[in-house]
Amino acid sequence: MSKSNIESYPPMFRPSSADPTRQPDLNDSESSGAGISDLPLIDMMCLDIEKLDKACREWGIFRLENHGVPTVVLSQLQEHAKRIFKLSFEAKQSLVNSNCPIKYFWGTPALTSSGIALPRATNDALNMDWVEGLNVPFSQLKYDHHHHHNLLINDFSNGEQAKGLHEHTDSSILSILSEDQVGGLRFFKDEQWFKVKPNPTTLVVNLGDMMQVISDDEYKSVKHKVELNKEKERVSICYFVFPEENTLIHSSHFKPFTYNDFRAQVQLDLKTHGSKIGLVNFKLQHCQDHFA
Ligand SMILES: O=C(O)CCC(=O)C(=O)O
Ligand SMILES: [Fe+2]
Repeated sequence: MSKSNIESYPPMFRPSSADPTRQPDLNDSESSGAGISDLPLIDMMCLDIEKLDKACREWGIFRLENHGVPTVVLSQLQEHAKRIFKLSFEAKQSLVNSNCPIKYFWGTPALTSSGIALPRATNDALNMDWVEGLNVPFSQLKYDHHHHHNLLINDFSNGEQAKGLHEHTDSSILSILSEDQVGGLRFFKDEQWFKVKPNPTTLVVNLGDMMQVISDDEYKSVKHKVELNKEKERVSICYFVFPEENTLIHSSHFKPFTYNDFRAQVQLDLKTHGSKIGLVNFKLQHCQDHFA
């Protein structure tokens, strides 16, 4: 699948030229050098708590099967998302006006407290996250003010200079991902990058920073990134679960802080360093060696 109309790309992500004689490139999954590793498989219909605990301690990422979301619903979501991203850039921008809690972003999925994506400290295409998307902050939609959770619908452009999503950890408690067949998700374990094999019928769960804090560093907020396929556009749909914004989070390894404090610090990191520093900002002095 590829977006045929150049107007659908945000200006920064527009392919330089559409050369019909160009030979297909090796895609990133062949050229990146990352090994393939099957994720721990967790069966929701027949939950093995020990296996789940081990996956959270040693991997910070696992695959869910028998999760109860019909495959047809997942593929319809993907199709709807693809149809929206094919619209022109201007049409996508005007889809969501300033009163609408759903936001269209491109360049970085990091969010402000009102759910608007933040610009990075750079306007340099090479340092951009090459992703555009829609952010649906459920907590700001009328029917649910109690939980803090977001749906992010990401579209990764294909194209010769296409980059992807920089390595990062999620700020969430956990994140649940549905992806199409294209692939590109990588995670870091035992000092190496590994590829996640795409499987549109299962969901990938990764633990975020807040899970690492509330588990006193027992569970891992896994480092991950997205490498792009130069031939095929990719859509992923991520559901993020966050703590309540003003509740104080206690841990024996971190200073007490609220999720609002954490998010404000991430925004400052992005502005001043161009990338998130994250948990190390909150670590108590005597526990700093966890980050060594
Ligand atoms: O698209 C993916 O596979 C992951 C996206 C992601 O890491 C994010 O939105 O935080
Ligand atoms: Fe992520």
